[in-house]
Amino acid sequence: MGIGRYLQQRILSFKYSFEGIAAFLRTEPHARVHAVATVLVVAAGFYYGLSASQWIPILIVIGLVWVTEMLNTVVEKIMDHLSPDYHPRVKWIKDVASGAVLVAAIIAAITGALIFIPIL
Ligand SMILES: Nc1ncnc2c1ncn2[C@@H]1O[C@H](COP(=O)(O)OP(=O)(O)OP(=O)(O)O)[C@@H](O)[C@H]1O
Repeated sequence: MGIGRYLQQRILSFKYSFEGIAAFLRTEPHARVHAVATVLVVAAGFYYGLSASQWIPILIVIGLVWVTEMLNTVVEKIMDHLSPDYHPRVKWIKDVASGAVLVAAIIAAITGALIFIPIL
């Protein structure tokens, strides 16, 4: 594959990835909740003038919550597509995927509390 064609493919992959983010935001009510929470936390971060060492954990946990929520949504969609009927194995898969979001949310809440409570 020539370099031009390779770059063209990479640009196309980015385009599809952005389409995925847009589809997630457009179709999932959870995504809008995360978007509002992200805007509020980032606004609070600017308002209270967080340092770089405070921003880094905040940005990491924001990313952790977005990534787990997006992958959890993908797992739900895959299972609904492949196995629309009730099945205990589907329950296990969906519950564990949703548990991953909860783990991320708890870590994010603790991180936010450790950084913002002393400032407030
Ligand atoms: N096909 C199925 N077989 C067995 N259990 C299921 C099935 N579909 C859903 N469940 C159960 O219902 C729960 C919620 O699944 P659902 O796909 O409705 O996700 P949701 O309500 O959008 O969840 P979330 O709030 O995590 O996005 C699952 O965690 C699982 O316990």
